[in-house]
Amino acid sequence: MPTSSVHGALRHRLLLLRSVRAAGTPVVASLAAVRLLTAVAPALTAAVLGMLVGRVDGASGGGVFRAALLPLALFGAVLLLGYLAQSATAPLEYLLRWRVDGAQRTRIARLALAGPTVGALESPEVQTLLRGAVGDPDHGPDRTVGTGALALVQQLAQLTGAAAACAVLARYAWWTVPLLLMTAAGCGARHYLTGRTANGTWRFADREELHADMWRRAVVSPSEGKDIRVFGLADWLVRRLRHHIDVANAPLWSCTDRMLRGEWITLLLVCAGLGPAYVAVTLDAVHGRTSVAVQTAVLAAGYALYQALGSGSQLLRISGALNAVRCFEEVRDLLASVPQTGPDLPRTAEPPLVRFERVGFHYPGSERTVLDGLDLEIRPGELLAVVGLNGAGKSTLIKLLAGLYRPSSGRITADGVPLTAAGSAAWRERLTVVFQDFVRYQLSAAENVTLRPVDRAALGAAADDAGFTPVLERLPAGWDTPLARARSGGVDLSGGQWQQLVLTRALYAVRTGAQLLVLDEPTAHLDVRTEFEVFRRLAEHRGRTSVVLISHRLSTVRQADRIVLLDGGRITESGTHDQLMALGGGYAGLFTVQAERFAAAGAAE
Ligand SMILES: Nc1ncnc2c1ncn2[C@@H]1O[C@H](COP(=O)(O)OP(=O)(O)OP(=O)(O)O)[C@@H](O)[C@H]1O
Repeated sequence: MPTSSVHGALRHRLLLLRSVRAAGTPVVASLAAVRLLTAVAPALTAAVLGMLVGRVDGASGGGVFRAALLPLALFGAVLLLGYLAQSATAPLEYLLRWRVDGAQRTRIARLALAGPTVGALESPEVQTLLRGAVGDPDHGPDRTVGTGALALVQQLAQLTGAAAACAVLARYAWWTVPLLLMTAAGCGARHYLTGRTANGTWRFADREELHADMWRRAVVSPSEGKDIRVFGLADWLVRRLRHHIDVANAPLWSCTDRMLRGEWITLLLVCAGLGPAYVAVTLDAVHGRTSVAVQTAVLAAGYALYQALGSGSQLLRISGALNAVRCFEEVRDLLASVPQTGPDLPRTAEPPLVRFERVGFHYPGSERTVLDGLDLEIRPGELLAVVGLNGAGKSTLIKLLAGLYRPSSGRITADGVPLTAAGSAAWRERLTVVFQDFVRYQLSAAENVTLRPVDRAALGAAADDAGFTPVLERLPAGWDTPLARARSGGVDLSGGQWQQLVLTRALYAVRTGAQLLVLDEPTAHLDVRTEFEVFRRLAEHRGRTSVVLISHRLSTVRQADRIVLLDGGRITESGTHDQLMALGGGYAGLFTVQAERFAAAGAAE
């Protein structure tokens, strides 16, 4: 192994060891103590039994009871302590694993959310590493940091137990120690290696299980359930599900089969180690060269040593957790290369003047140029509409404006300050965006609007502005109604009602200080009357707030102060509706097609 990877492996072990601190000293110390007690219990039992047999052997008549009293009391104490230790082990282990895993998840969440942009998160490599860092697969062996930290503590206790067993064996004959150590460690190594092979097989099975999982969820989901029933997919789906499960299970079965067939090696190692030691101590006892007490102690200690070292399961868990530690380090390095925020953007009373200056952009990992030398101005207080065909790059433009991606070339400035140099938190306080694919949180209606502590007055006013109040009045618990059928007392909103709620979210942000409102297809689900009403209210309540509106409904767009057409990655037309119609270019063509369609539909009715 090269020096750097040895260094890396050692560092990961050290990091895993340090992760134990998250469980807190009382939990770690108590668990170490109970685990230690459990580990040395067999050796202690062996010693006490040896003492009992030795004392009883040499005594006669009433002396037997007196001779047995102390070892029996000690035996009782060992049993009691062992019982207490066993009862305390499971809750302490759970607590340790839960706390260490919780700390790791918090670290991952902070890491994933630290960067101002989302580009890096879209990389498949980053997603794989993030999953690896959590180490908590839906299927297969647990590889979390908490499991590894727990295994470390358990291993430490087992090694202490093994040392105690070695001490018992060494008192009888020194050669039994290396013999049993080597063969027990051999068993442990074998189990570790076969376990690693099984883990690799699980990884393959994971992929198939992911497919199976997708179908498993689909069969019980009401949304996919609609398609399955309407298109008669039930039989096909069950066959597919069965296929993925069979494909996932086949290598697991053959791996288990191979493992079981190879168990004769373990048996051989056990016989090779315990056989000579047990035969020797029994012969010595028979010929009076050693006492029955020593014989009993050696038999029990030998068995205890195999128990401590022979399974290899702790090593396996530690190696799984080290993988999670390694993934975390790698993803941290990858995400660290994303440029961080700079000094704050000076806040002004007026909405900012935003300029796209020869902005070029392609998505990370994609060769396709989406924006190509785009120039655009968003003037303070104007209602600017951006139109273009599907895939023209309108949503991409919004994501760049929100600072979620950096331009590949050119720059975007707000009041002359490049967004890349500005603090993204400060910039986002001045801006609010309704994305086309907005998130429907399984939270209350109020939390869905504010996503932070609630200003009730602004909340009510924003709901009025967005026309959401009539929907709100029908919710069983008003603002506190959970917006998810799966939650108790929860309800599902229709697509249009969700859109009204998200508009309320945007208008709430405007009321609490946002100066630039960006709406990406905000009314696609609204009926024509509601849409008209929403825009009337928006025009009425936006005050000096600048609005950027993306919409395919050109009847809505025509109300804008200025309309720009995005085509081929650039702004190709700019002006009012009347100016663009007079120009007779791309916008006029789109508008005419839509107007004719509406006219035809109207005539048909
Ligand atoms: N995360 C992404 N990674 C790679 N390519 C993307 C990503 N998001 C969008 N694209 C691509 O960028 C191009 C522009 O997409 P964008 O969503 O900006 O178009 P749009 O004008 O908003 O389209 P629509 O009117 O259909 O919503 C498309 O070719 C799309 O496939």
